[in-house]
Amino acid sequence: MKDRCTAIVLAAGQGQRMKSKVKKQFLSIAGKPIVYYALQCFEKASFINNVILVTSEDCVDYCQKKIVEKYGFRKVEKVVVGGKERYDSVYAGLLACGETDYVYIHDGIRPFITRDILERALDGARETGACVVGMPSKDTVKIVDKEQFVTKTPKRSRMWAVQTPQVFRYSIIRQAHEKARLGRMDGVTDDSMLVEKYGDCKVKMVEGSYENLKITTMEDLFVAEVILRGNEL
Ligand SMILES: Nc1ccn([C@@H]2O[C@H](COP(=O)(O)OP(=O)(O)OP(=O)(O)O)[C@@H](O)[C@H]2O)c(=O)n1
Ligand SMILES: C[C@](O)(CO)[C@H](O)COP(=O)(O)O
Repeated sequence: MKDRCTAIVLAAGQGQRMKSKVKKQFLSIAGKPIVYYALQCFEKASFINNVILVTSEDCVDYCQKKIVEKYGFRKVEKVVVGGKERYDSVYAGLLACGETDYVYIHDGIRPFITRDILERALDGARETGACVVGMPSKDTVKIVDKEQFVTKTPKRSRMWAVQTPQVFRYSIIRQAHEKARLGRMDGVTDDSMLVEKYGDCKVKMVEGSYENLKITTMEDLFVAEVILRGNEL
């Protein structure tokens, strides 16, 4: 039987670093809200069965009417309320998944995912149970102490900058979140970290793309416009 795959698309953040009036996930690039692009990629991928869109309480109606209905996203099964931190929103998404085999966890503010990336990530998760996408670091990376003095320069060839989607066997990521939630969660910035700590499987790294940027500040928005125009040429 074919595996069931669910995508959790996160759009419950406040976007404080963007400093815009509209929450960044709903700002437009090339006339469409940022979150549209990720949803569209999951919608078009035949191996994705359903999508859970996670947003803040004040944006549920907006997401339902102005995104899901307006653009006809038939795979978006539920729009659910997220939480204060990213990991709370992921957990809300996990609870809403229903029966599924694999779950993609994706930042709704990373619009440039492709079918290839989704496939590579699923293949990786099938191999071990957990897979993240990322790219080798182009910069040399330094570890610094609290006073900002350099303490170490790790070998660059082993440094990868991690992106989303991150794909997991559902039982593995659900259990990792549940175990982590019994303790302190500060400093948890992605889901793989929880599997690294609480899961009993290896996490596979596969290539995402250098275009798969996370729109965090205003400069990223300008870059995103340029990438999108380039892709349309
Ligand atoms: N409580 C939260 C926090 C973040 N996110 C989502 O997680 C992704 C990555 O988060 P980030 O870029 O940090 O977004 P924000 O938290 O919105 O940004 P900021 O930290 O600048 O406020 C985004 O899709 C964001 O909407 C979420 O669903 N719930
Ligand atoms: C999950 C993530 O996108 C991987 O790069 C990133 O860690 C999210 O970080 P943020 O602190 O929520 O911006």
